Amino acid sequence: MKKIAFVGAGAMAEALVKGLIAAEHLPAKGIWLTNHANDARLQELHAAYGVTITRNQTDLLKDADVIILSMKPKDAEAALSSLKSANLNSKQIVVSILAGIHTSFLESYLPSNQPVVRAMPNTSATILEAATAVAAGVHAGSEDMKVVSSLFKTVGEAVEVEEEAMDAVTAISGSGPAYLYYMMEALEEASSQVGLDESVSKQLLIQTFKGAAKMLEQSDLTPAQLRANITSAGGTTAAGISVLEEQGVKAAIQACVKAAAARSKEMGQAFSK
Ligand SMILES: NC(=O)C1=CN([C@@H]2O[C@H](COP(=O)(O)OP(=O)(O)OC[C@H]3O[C@@H](n4cnc5c(N)ncnc54)[C@H](O)[C@@H]3O)[C@@H](O)[C@H]2O)C=CC1
Ligand SMILES: O=C(O)[C@@H]1CCC=N1
Repeated sequence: MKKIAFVGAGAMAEALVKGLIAAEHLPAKGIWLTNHANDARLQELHAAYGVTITRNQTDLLKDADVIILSMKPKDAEAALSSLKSANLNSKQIVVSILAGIHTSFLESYLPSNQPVVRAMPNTSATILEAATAVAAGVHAGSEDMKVVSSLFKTVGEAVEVEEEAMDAVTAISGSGPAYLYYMMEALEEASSQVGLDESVSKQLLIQTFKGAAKMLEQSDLTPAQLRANITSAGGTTAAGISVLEEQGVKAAIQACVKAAAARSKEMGQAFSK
């Protein structure tokens, strides 16, 4: 891979750029970025990472092996309309990380036979710990999928799914870090309410999250079994969990994921042809 072009230079593009550079997937100069009328942002990314920045779409796209659409969904139509006249060749893979938007919608703006791949990474790409799912459009072959999977594997784990799973993926791992940060926020506030020093609670909480994720990864036990192992009858965990049960926290988490998946689906319907 010699050149990756990002159309949209926001938070998620930066997370991927950081990861790709840290993983030495390609030289920083081979990563090209443009965005929408924000020169200061492009300059900032150039200064921080040594990436190539441009406002010229022809330069951006010329010889790019992979083109990553990384603008907000609301800006997709304008970006796609301008790509329409770009003379892409059928070896260039167009990857979209946009929530909700289907490959069929993207394909409708691109030359016939253009390989299109939908990907849903998350912000942990910044530290090479992203969880990404990738789904093929109709013209993306197995070689294209290998190229895109290997790109996302440089910034964490990547799995290939059918496109119909993407709303669920978006709700679980795309938005997922935000739910966990929400829980961390609540635990931090609760720590101070029970009298723990902020720096001590931060250290303990980070290791508690890391340890729990590794336990799930490395043991054969389910989350429910791991939880049961901590919960002594009449003990502290039982006292805490009974409050979560009374307050319907599990149902609230399930409703949260369903709402995110429904929103992804709705966004897809808003952008359909
Ligand atoms: N933030 C996250 O955790 C995740 C976001 N995504 C998806 O990534 C996409 C980007 O999200 P963020 O980086 O958070 O947004 P952002 O708002 O930080 O960045 C979007 C960038 O796109 C640029 N832009 C808009 N229209 C453009 C155009 N026509 N041509 C070139 N650049 C254009 C804007 O100037 C801005 O710099 C969204 O579609 C979102 O669904 C996917 C996974 C996780
Ligand atoms: O909130 C969003 O729409 C994006 C998609 C996944 C994470 N952030």
